[in-house]
Amino acid sequence: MSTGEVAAFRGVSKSYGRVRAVDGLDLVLRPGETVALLGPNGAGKSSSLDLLLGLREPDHGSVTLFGGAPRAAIAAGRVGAMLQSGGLMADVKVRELVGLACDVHPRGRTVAEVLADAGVTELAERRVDKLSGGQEQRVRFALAIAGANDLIVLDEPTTGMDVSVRQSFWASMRAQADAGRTVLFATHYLEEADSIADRVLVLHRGRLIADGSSAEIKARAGVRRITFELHEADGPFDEAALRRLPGVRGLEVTARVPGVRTVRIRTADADAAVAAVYRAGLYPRGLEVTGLGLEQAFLTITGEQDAAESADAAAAADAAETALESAR
Ligand SMILES: Nc1ncnc2c1ncn2[C@@H]1O[C@H](COP(=O)(O)OP(=O)(O)OP(=O)(O)O)[C@@H](O)[C@H]1O
Repeated sequence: MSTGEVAAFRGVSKSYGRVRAVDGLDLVLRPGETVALLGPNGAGKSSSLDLLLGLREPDHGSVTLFGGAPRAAIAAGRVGAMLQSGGLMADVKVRELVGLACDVHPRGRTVAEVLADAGVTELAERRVDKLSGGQEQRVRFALAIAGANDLIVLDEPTTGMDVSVRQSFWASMRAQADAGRTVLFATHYLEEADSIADRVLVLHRGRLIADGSSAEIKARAGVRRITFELHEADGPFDEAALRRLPGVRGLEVTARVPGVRTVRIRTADADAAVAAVYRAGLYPRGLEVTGLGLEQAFLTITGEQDAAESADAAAAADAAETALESAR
């Protein structure tokens, strides 16, 4: 890897008719990284992976793999992929299908090794068209690791897997990453990104809106939760006063036990909010301040982006209206 880059997108855009699926994407993947690609439906994840694999050409910008054209890297057997689409060959056994993939791969591995690494040894004599959805996914993974690839690309690999299969799948995948391979996977399961990836990318309407470790993305969302109880015995309860505390983005009050209210506050400034709770003369019991999970951080970041874009759209509409007014 003379360039120190596994993959690079430089100013990449891709549209389908009027839909801009990828919009000015700049991104470099480095050797050995395990990278999760997140984004709401239609954010451009699959399109970006297709561009990376040379299955589609960008309208603008360039995509390189190992410093050259994606197709050249694939022909050289440096990339293994597991995509959402495409059926598996029918009327063959798992061992035969995996064997074929190992044979045609320029850097093919042994069938036994691949079956074991993908955790499908016990399925080897089963017919491919008789597998469950989750088993089929594992066979697809076996095909993706049939050669000694430098990069593995997985598009929503755990769709259809139950929880235990999913866990053993990620253990297999982790072993590939530990062997020094770069792994890029798109997922809708944020807990997978949180626990497996060392870098998380968030795409939104074809644009990269966050890029960092899961901890960095959670910190960037900057929102924390304060939880405490207020007991009637300690004084009167004033919900409106709680809502007025500085930095409060959300307030939820539950009263499951008579005389006790559980208060959950979402805030961008936990220190100020906690100080204000005490200053307001309240007596919070069992107060806890916790960070939000990646899922909430993701929702916060994409929600903020939506709000910013609709504010931009509103500003543009206002400007257009003003221009129209002055032209009259
Ligand atoms: N072949 C195509 N023709 C027309 N529009 C397409 C095509 N493929 C994707 N799109 C559109 O491009 C946008 C991005 O789609 P893409 O499949 O890349 O998103 P995604 O993030 O992978 O979504 P999902 O999470 O739903 O799989 C969407 O608006 C989608 O409808």
